[in-house]
Amino acid sequence: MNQTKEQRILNFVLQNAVRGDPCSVLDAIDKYCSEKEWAMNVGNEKGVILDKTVEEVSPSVALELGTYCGYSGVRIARLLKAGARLLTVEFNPEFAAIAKQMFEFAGVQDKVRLLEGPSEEIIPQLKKKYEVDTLDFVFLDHWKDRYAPDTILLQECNLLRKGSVLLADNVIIPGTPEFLNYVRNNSHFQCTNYPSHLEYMKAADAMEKAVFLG
Ligand SMILES: C[C@H](C[C@H]1O[C@@H](n2cnc3c(N)ncnc32)[C@H](O)[C@@H]1O)NC(=O)c1cc(-c2ccc(F)cc2)cc(O)c1O
Ligand SMILES: [Mg+2]
Repeated sequence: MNQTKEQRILNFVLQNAVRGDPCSVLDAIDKYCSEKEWAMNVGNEKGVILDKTVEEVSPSVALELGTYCGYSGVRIARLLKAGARLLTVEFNPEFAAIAKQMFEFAGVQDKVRLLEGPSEEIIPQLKKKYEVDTLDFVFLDHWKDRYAPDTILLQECNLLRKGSVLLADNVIIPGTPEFLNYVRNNSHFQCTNYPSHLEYMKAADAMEKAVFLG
């Protein structure tokens, strides 16, 4: 049975990166996806914006929506302080299986917990089932029309606190107009836009940071 693109990406990492070295895993994925097959990882240019935001927030509890192959999960986990954890949500079982292996190879598996299922089901379970009090950082990178409803759901579930930071990928391409309208016209959020480019391409993209003001 021929391999999927995601399996080819994982195999390239297993053969070209260094076990236990998250940066070599990121470099291998970026090399494969810029030279061989495009894939929807946040990539190295927007990845630096993600890094800076994670370092600024220094989260104890971080949530990622849309794990895919685990690239941004590795990117976030490698920067987490001792004892901090990343919960990452993915509803496609094939992608979840790839991401789990990616986390293990990178050596970040003790900091990352992959929750399989749709975000709309997982978010309401975070407090009771996953022992979350509030979230310090949320990276939104899942279906683009889920960003707004899930931001509302996070508030309804009392998962945001004064200062919680949301960072959204793809606010230009594929685009998240409903989310941008929601957070930019909401007095409970302080927004900042970070222009960049679509991963591995010249097309313009951007990330949006939305700080919850309580
Ligand atoms: C949505 C995907 C990322 C992953 O999210 C999981 N997912 C979804 N909805 C849910 C949920 N509700 N709960 C849990 N997981 C969930 C899925 O299975 C994918 O693995 N990301 C994208 O589609 C994406 C697309 C592009 C892109 C840009 C230009 C083009 F010409 C074509 C594509 C760029 C990007 O940077 C992306 O991030
Ligand atoms: Mg994305």
